[in-house]
This record gives sequence, structure tokens and C-alpha cells, in this order.
Amino acid sequence: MSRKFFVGGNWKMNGTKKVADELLSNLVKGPLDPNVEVLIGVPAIYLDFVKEKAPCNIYVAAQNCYKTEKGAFTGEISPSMLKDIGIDWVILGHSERRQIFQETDTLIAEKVNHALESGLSVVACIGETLEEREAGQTEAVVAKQIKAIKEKICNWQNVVIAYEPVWAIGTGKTASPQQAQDVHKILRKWLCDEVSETVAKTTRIIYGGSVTSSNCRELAKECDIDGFLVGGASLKPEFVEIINANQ
Ligand SMILES: O=C[C@H](O)COP(=O)(O)O
Repeated sequence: MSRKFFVGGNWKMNGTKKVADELLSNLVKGPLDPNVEVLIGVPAIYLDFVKEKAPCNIYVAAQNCYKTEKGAFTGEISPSMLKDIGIDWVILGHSERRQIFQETDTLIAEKVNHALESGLSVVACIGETLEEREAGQTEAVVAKQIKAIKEKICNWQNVVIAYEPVWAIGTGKTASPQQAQDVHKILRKWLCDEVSETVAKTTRIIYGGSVTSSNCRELAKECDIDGFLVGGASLKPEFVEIINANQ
């Protein structure tokens, strides 16, 4: 069962309308490998603007959403609001949400469940800190994070898992292809043992953490790395090269 390569660019809290236009024209110019699914994670305020302009081969994603449809949750946006403006994807559980905004495994799992039930597809992020890796806890940490999600959802069809070691995000310290492959393999085995063999074989597990045009090809060669979630480099012209890492 083959898994289509998936590359997301997470703009985080960056950009203006002008920058969004430039990034979109870079993607339109491409050319992009047609065998890759491409997503851009856009700040909430620009979602409508970008969705109107993005070509249909680029998924536009929110970077967060809340776990209920509506109500007194000042500052939050709901999956149904995203659907209302034509957005079909959301990134949830990013380490910046976990660390800076104190989002717990449980809250993230609830958000993933509600987003899926509302008809969104989800990039669900997990990953260990440097301290956890050095303490030999990587496997336990990612298993705990993915288990929390498993306990809340019943369908993995619209889920992409992003393994993003916190120590590699925005630091320039990419995981080596072997380090990333080791964790992706553990995650796939976990899915096989705890969910099903089919889910293990079909779910994309993408890597994030200082991916650039210089290291993407080596990472892409690993059999359990099904793509990337790219931060800083998604704001540069080299994002096209990362999308085309398999060519
Ligand atoms: O969502 C993307 C990750 O946080 C990776 O960011 P980065 O490529 O800037 O390290």
C-alpha cells in the first residue's frame, strides 16, 4: 500500500498579505511534483485571503482550532467556522501550542476528534524535547502523545502524523535521517499494534524540524518518512525544492 508524499509548510505567525502573495506565486511557479500533496498552514487572519487565491492543488490549513462548534470561547475559532470559509485542514498539537500555550495531550486529542468529526483533515503533531531524548524517553513520550489521540478518535483516514522533535524545531539541528526513521518506525509499529495493520500502512508520518533544501532528499529516502512539516524554509523559495525532494 503506497502512501502519497505529503509536504506541509507551516507559516506560523509570519507574513502579511504581500508576503502571502509572494509565497503563493512561488508555489504557482513551482513546478511542483504532481505526486506530492502540498499544504500551507496560514495564520487565521489570512486564511480567507489565501484560500481565495491558492490554486486547488494546494491545501490551505489553519494552525489551530478549538474543540467545540461555538460558544463563549473568546479568541478561539471552531472547525465549523473553518469549513464555512472553505478550509479543509488544520494543524493541531504543534509543540509551540503544547509548550507556549500549555496545551495538554488530552486537549489536543479532543481538538483532533472534534476537527475530524466536523469534516476537517488533521495534521497531528507529536515529538519529544531534548531533555526527554537525552533521558532515553523518546519512545515513551511519542507513544503517550499518540495514545491520547487514539483514545479519542475512531477513524484515522483523515489524519497525518507529524513527528517533530522539539529540539530540532527552528534550531538548525535536524534529526539525522536515521534518528527520524527510527522514531517513524516505532510510530508505525505502534499504529500496527494498537490500531490496525491497515492504519499503520496507510497513515502518513511526516517529519518536521529544520528541514531545508539541503537535507530533505536524504530524509525523504527513509522508508517510513512520508513527507515533511516545514517551518522556516516554507517562507523561502526553497520550499519548492523540499516539495520536490523525491524527484
Ligand atoms: O511546523 C513546523 C516545525 O515547527 C518545523 O519548523 P522549522 O522547519 O522552522 O524547524
